[in-house]
Amino acid sequence: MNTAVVDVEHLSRHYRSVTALEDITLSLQEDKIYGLLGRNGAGKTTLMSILTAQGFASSGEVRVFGEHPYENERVLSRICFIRESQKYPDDFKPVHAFKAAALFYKNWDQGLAEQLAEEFQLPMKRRIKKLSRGQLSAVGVIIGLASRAELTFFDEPYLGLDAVARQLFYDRLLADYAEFPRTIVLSSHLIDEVANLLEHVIIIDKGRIIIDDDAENIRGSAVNVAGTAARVEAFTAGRPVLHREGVGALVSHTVEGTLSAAERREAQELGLELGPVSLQQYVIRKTLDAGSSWGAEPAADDAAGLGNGASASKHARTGATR
Ligand SMILES: Nc1ncnc2c1ncn2[C@@H]1O[C@H](COP(=O)(O)OP(=O)(O)OP(=O)(O)O)[C@@H](O)[C@H]1O
Repeated sequence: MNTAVVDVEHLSRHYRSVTALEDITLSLQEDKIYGLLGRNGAGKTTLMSILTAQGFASSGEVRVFGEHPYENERVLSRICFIRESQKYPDDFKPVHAFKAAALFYKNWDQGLAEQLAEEFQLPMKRRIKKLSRGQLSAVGVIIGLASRAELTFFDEPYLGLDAVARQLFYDRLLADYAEFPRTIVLSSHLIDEVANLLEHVIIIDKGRIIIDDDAENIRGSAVNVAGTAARVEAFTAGRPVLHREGVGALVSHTVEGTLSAAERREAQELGLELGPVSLQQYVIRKTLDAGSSWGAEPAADDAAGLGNGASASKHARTGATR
């Protein structure tokens, strides 16, 4: 039986006229990797900020390790929140940031931090404010991993990291998690890249949770049906179609739900092709607004049509406090 590390009930957060979170109820279990996914402005950072006591709820209940997190050292010392906007003192070098983390986190592994610094080719003695964007992200990623906090949040930790460095992050995260299980929440727009890491997926849309399920269940919860228009239409009639697209006489429908063996045979006899729906496609389909610019398939490394610029400016606005 799993133990809840986080329990949230009817949480809402309003900023004047903006509703950033609306009636969120969820729990995060011990020793699981969660994906917190959603479009720009969905409310992901707001939620993580409240769980880590860096932001306030307008209403609702938040418990972390069974207690209120606000100004609660017992709780906060067990949490690590890595976000892009992390601010460091002006004269800080990575070596200083790691020393500070070592003092704060009781499970800190200096050996791992040094190994990762080498692997990410991080200049340890250069001032953090002079680091490149990717190197700055590496500082956060290293602190997030080496802290081995029981509850670790990574809010889009990869900005500026190249593909090799991102893969290194995913590999080291999985390896370290296998050895030292803990609760990890990863917010990312690069959904296909992180899909294999995730055990459980929470999708937020316009401040509300629309999916909270094991990744395994989500993987099998929709199917792409492709073929000639008339046959696809006939086959998917009466089923929930999440998305339709077509090129000439050929069309493809994304249908929610699973198909029975008989339905699969029927599709085959009709000459239809059945294909899996990736987690990224699924998230896009579920959160796609009518008329939204998400209609087109996003570029591979900008998965959810994210604007890093928009995200960065938002982070600059909310600021970091730890
Ligand atoms: N300090 C603030 N004042 C006013 N509105 C805010 C503030 N912080 C966030 N918001 C708004 O709350 C909503 C949720 O923002 P949040 O940063 O949580 O989204 P997000 O899911 O993390 O987005 P992204 O993927 O772009 O990082 C957005 O509409 C945002 O504009």
